[in-house]
Amino acid sequence: MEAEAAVDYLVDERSKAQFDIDAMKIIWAGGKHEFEVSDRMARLVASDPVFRKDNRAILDRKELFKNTLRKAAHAWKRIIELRLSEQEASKLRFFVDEPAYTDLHWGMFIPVIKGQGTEEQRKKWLPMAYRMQIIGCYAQTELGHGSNVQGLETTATFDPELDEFVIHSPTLTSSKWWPGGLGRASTHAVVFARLITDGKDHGINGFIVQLRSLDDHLPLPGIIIGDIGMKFGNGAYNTMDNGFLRFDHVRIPRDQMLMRVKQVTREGKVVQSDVPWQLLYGTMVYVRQTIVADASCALSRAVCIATRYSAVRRQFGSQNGHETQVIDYRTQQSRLFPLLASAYAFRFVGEWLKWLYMDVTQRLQARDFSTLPEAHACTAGLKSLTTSVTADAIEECRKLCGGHGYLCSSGLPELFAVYVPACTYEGDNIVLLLQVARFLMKTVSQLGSGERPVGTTTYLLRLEHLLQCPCDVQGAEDWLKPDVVVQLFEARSARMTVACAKSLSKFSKPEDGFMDLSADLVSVATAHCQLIVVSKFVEKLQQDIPGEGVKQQLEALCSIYALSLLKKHLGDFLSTSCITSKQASLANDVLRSLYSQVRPNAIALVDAFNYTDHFLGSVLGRYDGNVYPKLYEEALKDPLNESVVPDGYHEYLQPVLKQRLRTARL
Ligand SMILES: CCCCC/C=C\C/C=C\C/C=C\C/C=C\C/C=C\CCCCC(=O)SCCNC(=O)CCNC(=O)[C@H](O)C(C)(C)COP(=O)(O)OP(=O)(O)OC[C@H]1O[C@@H](n2cnc3c(N)ncnc32)[C@H](O)[C@@H]1OP(=O)(O)O
Ligand SMILES: Cc1cc2nc3c(=O)[nH]c(=O)nc-3n(C[C@H](O)[C@H](O)[C@H](O)COP(=O)(O)OP(=O)(O)OC[C@H]3O[C@@H](n4cnc5c(N)ncnc54)[C@H](O)[C@@H]3O)c2cc1C
Repeated sequence: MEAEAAVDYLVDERSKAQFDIDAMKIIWAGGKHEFEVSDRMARLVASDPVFRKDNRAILDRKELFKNTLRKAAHAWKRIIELRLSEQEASKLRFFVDEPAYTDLHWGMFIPVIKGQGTEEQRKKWLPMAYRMQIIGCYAQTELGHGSNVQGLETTATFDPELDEFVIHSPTLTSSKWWPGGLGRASTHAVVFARLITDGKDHGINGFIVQLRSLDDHLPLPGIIIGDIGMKFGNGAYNTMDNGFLRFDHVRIPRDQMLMRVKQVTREGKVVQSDVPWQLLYGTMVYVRQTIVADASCALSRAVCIATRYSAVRRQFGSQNGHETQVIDYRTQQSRLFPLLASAYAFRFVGEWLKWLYMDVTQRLQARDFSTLPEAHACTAGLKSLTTSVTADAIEECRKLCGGHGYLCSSGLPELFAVYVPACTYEGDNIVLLLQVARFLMKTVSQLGSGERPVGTTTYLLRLEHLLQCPCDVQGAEDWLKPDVVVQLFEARSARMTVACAKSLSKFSKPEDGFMDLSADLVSVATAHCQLIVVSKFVEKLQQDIPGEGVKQQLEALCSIYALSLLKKHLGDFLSTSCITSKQASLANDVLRSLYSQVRPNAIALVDAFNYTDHFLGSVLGRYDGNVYPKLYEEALKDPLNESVVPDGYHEYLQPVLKQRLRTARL
């Protein structure tokens, strides 16, 4: 009875939607074609029993890893059989939804050769990699050095006699440590090492190194390799073989040094090409951009689960003879709807960042390097902002689902365990925000010298105005005006930036100032990145948005995103005198009315993500809302329930119970 009521309940919820959900699905997917590909690949994966994933939390590490190898091989077989395009194949891997060595092969090994190899090197290595005749990983981080790339210790010493490099790990701390796919699967790696010629250190560079035999997968001579061990959570990221790697004077031919940025001649002379040396960090820029796009996927997934469950779950009160749906509590809305809004906001900023990355890549090909610093700052800052918010949001969604959110069958514990390392990998989030702050300080300091800020920092051209402009809000409705909100976020960021720049100027050595003020610099960088997200959401709404009611819903979400940030960071806005306390109070009133506006559309807004139940992997987030019978079913599947009397009863429970009986008799 109760189960059917839940099913009917979501149908009823869906009937309340005030917008064209099919049109919203296309907006979310990024276009009609993208929607069609994504929908087809999601269904393909969901209908294939090999891609089943409901047993991950109970498999031991070896079974788990073998199962991942099996899925990756099956995915590759389907990609070949169905002649899938690159876009389709990448979507298929995405919906398989299991971290695997293939992520690093396609996501970093191939891009690093593409970005840092010469034409000749690309021609030699990429076809093998595309056909998966070799499997590669990205071996940069060492046991003692992660964030500080310039501090890496592994050496690549040129031997002019044999025209070879000798790759060596001189200390324990120089052991490569963390690279995904390295531990068990990879045959090759791009290894970052110090380039040494003629006794001179020329800084770091990438080298293609074969690690394992292509015949029997055994490590090649001089290579010590293994997995670094279990990571956070059951299942979760333990499907990935993050590895360690040590080199004992391993020799590779000279032409396996990636030579787009620097070359070493036959005589051992180092030649710097005319591209900026920072291109050595280019693969990280590329991956940070994909991580921003992925943040909206992980966030929307958690929000979808929490929203559907909040509509099914009832506690206290009375609503047409039932208890109240928890989604109708204002507190639940004020925690959930800003996350829903953030999922959409991150989707759009991710789309924009993809464009920015393509733009900078095209410019680089045409030898225009002018936008590289901004691309670095945007990818670093947005990677940091979106992953931190998403990781916290997944945990908030778990709490929004009450006790059941803590069950593995809710899907949330595994999602959290898989997602949190995103705050660390591809650059620790604080280290990356400090890069943004450095970029902002440099931009402000150059304003007087006639250097014009570009792209996302153009607002700093209006510095004088932004430093003293009052906020244009007179009545509550003014908070719904996009230009008012964008200018407010610009003013906050500009004022915080200038205040920090002034404090920095008091230090005789800038490095000392950066150390002392680093916590403030992180806040400045966060304010700037939030401004980017708000303004890209607003810009998206200026485009043609087809579909009845779609634009109105997105406008409401955009306002919720901006005003909930304002509420969260009220201290910043008040202390910089960007708003008054009266205006803050009006913003709060507006937020409440926006939540009421979103409430009837909430289920449809998460349906627009178009996630299959297979991908969601959550009993609480099921499309049909049939939560309780399925929770019961999942509980019965637990191995502990395989026997009525538990294993160990005779050895450990019965003696204790008998002991108690004897004591009771005394
Ligand atoms: C089982 C359930 C499944 C559920 C799944 C559910 C959901 C999953 C959802 C999503 C999954 C998410 C994503 C998936 C995609 C991919 C992720 C997959 C796997 C993870 C891979 C991770 C791989 C790695 O981590 S690789 C290692 C990364 N390492 C780092 O990032 C190191 C960070 N450090 C640095 O980058 C640098 O050291 C530094 C901090 C920038 C400092 O550099 P340094 O040279 O020392 O110094 P300085 O600061 O002085 O800079 C000099 C100069 O250069 C400019 N600069 C710096 N960096 C760059 C750059 N990249 N590009 C351009 N310019 C750069 C800097 O600004 C300075 O300029 P200036 O002098 O001031 O002008
Ligand atoms: C799941 C996972 C997968 C990974 N995959 C790969 C891979 O495929 N290939 C690869 O090469 N690497 C990989 N890594 C390594 C990853 O890139 C590094 O862990 C990351 O860059 C952070 O470096 P770290 O571990 O040295 O952290 P640390 O720099 O040691 O950070 C420790 C603490 O110090 C703080 N800190 C450090 N520097 C500063 C500073 N200048 N100012 C203020 N605070 C600072 C940080 O904020 C943090 O709180 C992976 C890591 C994980 C967790």
